[in-house]
Amino acid sequence: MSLTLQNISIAYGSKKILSDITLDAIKPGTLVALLGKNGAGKSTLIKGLAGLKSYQGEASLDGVELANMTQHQRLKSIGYVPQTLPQGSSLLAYEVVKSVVTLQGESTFKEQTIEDVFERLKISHLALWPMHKLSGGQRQMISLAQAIVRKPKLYLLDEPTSALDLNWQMQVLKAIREEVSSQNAIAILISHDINLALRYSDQVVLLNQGQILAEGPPKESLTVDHLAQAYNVNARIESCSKGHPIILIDNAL
Ligand SMILES: Nc1ncnc2c1ncn2[C@@H]1O[C@H](COP(=O)(O)OP(=O)(O)OP(=O)(O)O)[C@@H](O)[C@H]1O
Repeated sequence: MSLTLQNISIAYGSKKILSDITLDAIKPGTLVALLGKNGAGKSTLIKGLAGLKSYQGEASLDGVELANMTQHQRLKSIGYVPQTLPQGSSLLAYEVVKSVVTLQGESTFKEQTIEDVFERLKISHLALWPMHKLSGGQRQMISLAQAIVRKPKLYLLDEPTSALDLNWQMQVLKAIREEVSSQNAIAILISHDINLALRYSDQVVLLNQGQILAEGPPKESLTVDHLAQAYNVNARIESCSKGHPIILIDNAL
């Protein structure tokens, strides 16, 4: 199983957003951090891969072109978490997570699987709460649970930690990391937190002006020069007291 992108281009009308995005086969078990400044085209790329936006070029998962997948294949293979949070409704959090499995038409699905996902994400206490009583961050956790419960081969996660506090950011990244490794899945995760990307991802794709500016292992891709080009900032990469690299931003250019 692998994900390959070959010359992916995406436009909104006549406005070209992404040009010739090519990524060599991404292997199972890989967490890819998709980075770049506001408007760089990160969400557009993910929407293209999720089947929500048409693209030119080739994007294949396990040899199957994503654009040609049926809705059923897409539901089975791809776990998309959009940037927008799930609506507050009177449905219980448990019902909201269960609904995606029902949609997928899984007849042999066990309730225990849903409970396990709530437990793994440490949100069992939210299961019987109506969605409209959950905070933004709690609803973001439910959105992630909806993706994980389906055990997709490919996770497309659009800023899944944007509404989360520091503790939950760590919990979620750890859970995604574990899911990707244990299920041999691939995750593409958009984030503006370059230190989280540095710490948790296997591979970074840094977009700039609709193209790939840098790609590869985080320590090699997130250089001071690349950060200056991509984000217009003066960055420093230091070693923390535990010996891990940490990126510090001194000022905006
Ligand atoms: N529906 C749309 N119609 C026209 N242009 C759009 C549409 N959605 C996005 N764009 C444009 O596409 C470009 C890329 O947007 P996109 O949302 O992919 O960026 P992003 O890298 O995800 O940004 P952010 O970090 O702010 O979420 C932007 O210039 C944006 O204005």
